[in-house]
Amino acid sequence: MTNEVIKKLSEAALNVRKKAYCPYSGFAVGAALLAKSGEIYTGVNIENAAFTPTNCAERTAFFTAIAKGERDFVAVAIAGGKAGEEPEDFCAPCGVCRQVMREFCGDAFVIILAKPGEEKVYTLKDLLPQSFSPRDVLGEKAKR
Ligand SMILES: O=c1ccn([C@H]2C[C@H](O)[C@@H](CO)O2)c(=O)[nH]1
Ligand SMILES: [Zn+2]
Repeated sequence: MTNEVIKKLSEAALNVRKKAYCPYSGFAVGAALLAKSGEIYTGVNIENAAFTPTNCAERTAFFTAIAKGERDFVAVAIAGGKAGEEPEDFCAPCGVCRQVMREFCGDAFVIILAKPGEEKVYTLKDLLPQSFSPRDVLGEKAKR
């Protein structure tokens, strides 16, 4: 993963974050997902008055990409913090989103935590060790 790609994805996550729908938490998150095709899919968190239907930014980006026919991914950048301000801290993906990533990505998938001018880079294996994957259910015929 080049520094240029890391910066490009981070900027896309910071930028789309401004479109988050988060009236209840006031915590805005943006995600930018790079598919193996080269296409970048963005997502924001979308909250709901009933709370539980809330969708995280990461899953919004993944589900958008999947609906476009993508199945293979390289990296995701995530930026989150108080709505209306630039993020002060890094925002790590929640456990549900990590599991959704595992459905479509292997251990080497790159997860970039972004704030203005600074990034931390991890792999999915770093953030979801000893994972439960499609192979555990489908056996060898599973892609991952
Ligand atoms: O990695 C994260 C963490 C939280 N959220 C959202 C869910 C909720 O709308 C708000 C506060 O948890 O932030 C994300 O989208 N991604
Ligand atoms: Zn999540």
